[in-house]
Amino acid sequence: MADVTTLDAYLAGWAGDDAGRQAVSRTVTAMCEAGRTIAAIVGRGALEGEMGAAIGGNAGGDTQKALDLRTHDICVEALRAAPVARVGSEEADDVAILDEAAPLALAMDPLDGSSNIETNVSIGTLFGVLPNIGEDTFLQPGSKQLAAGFIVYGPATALVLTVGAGTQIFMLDRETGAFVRTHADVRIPETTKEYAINASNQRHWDEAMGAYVADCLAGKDGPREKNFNMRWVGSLVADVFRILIRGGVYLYPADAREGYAQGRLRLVYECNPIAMVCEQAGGAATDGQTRILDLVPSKLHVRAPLVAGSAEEVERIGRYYSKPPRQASASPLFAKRGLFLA
Ligand SMILES: O=P(O)(O)OC[C@H]1O[C@](O)(COP(=O)(O)O)[C@@H](O)[C@@H]1O
Ligand SMILES: [Mg+2]
Ligand SMILES: [Mg+2]
Repeated sequence: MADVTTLDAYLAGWAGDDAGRQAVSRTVTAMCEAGRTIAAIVGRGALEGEMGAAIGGNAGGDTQKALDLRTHDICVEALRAAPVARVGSEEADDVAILDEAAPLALAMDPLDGSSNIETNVSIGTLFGVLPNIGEDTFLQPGSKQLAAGFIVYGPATALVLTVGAGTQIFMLDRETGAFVRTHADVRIPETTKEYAINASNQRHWDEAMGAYVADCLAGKDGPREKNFNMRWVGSLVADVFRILIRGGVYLYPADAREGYAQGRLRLVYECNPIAMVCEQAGGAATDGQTRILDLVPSKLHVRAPLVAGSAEEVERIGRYYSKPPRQASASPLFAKRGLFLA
């Protein structure tokens, strides 16, 4: 391997003598300390006991599993060593105040992909670093993030990170404990033939998403004139990691089910980190029409629809949403619709 840049070296080089950047670096480092601990736990699987046991409910109404709470505690403990004033977590109704005078705040989903815990499928941790501006800290749009990323606990433990200077991928070297950069300045392919969506919700989608997926399914005989592949891991971190490597779009639209009027994912600690990582890799992320990083959260746990990944595909999906639904209907008139949306 030619590139042997460790995470520490990368952050030190980026931060230099800048005190603000050094604070961000220490915060990212703390999350990676937590990630190393969590990777070891996840790597032991069922030997660790029932990590997937349901033990409560969070502010979003989701069932909390044992590992959700354990990872939350591990991350908060690690962040005590960082210049972090407040932590907003999927697994805590209220913001935790660590040191009011500290310059930064951290939004996190300590365990992403909870439904996959006991199935030995990749899961992860998402985080976004924000300036601490007091009580309204987590109501800042994602464009204010100073750094963002996620860790995937998969066959390899991988860190995806952006400090606003491109998107970098590091792998955890289990022998040395160091995160080592393996992919510098990742670029998401602009075009794709692959999408990711939970197709079991199809009957609940809005017309725009229904029409988009229908056009993909029509393959080379439809308006797209090419065959599409579909992949859905069911862990946002794993699906987006694949998209960073080979392109694609991740889709979690709003739908008609109760509680899904704004989709499933949480804006502040799921959509925003993913959006910054994707944009910094040349991709895009919207709620269908509006750039995710421009959305102003109404509260810490607010949800948002997510369309993220290959830039051209995200932009194309935006056209299904911006055209009047009748014209983007799921009628079998592929040729007509294709002319309209191509
Ligand atoms: O079960 P569904 O509806 O397919 O949703 C899966 C999505 O929900 C999530 O699990 C939500 O994250 P949490 O596991 O942190 O709640 C994503 O990782 C995943 O992409
Ligand atoms: Mg999640
Ligand atoms: Mg979670």
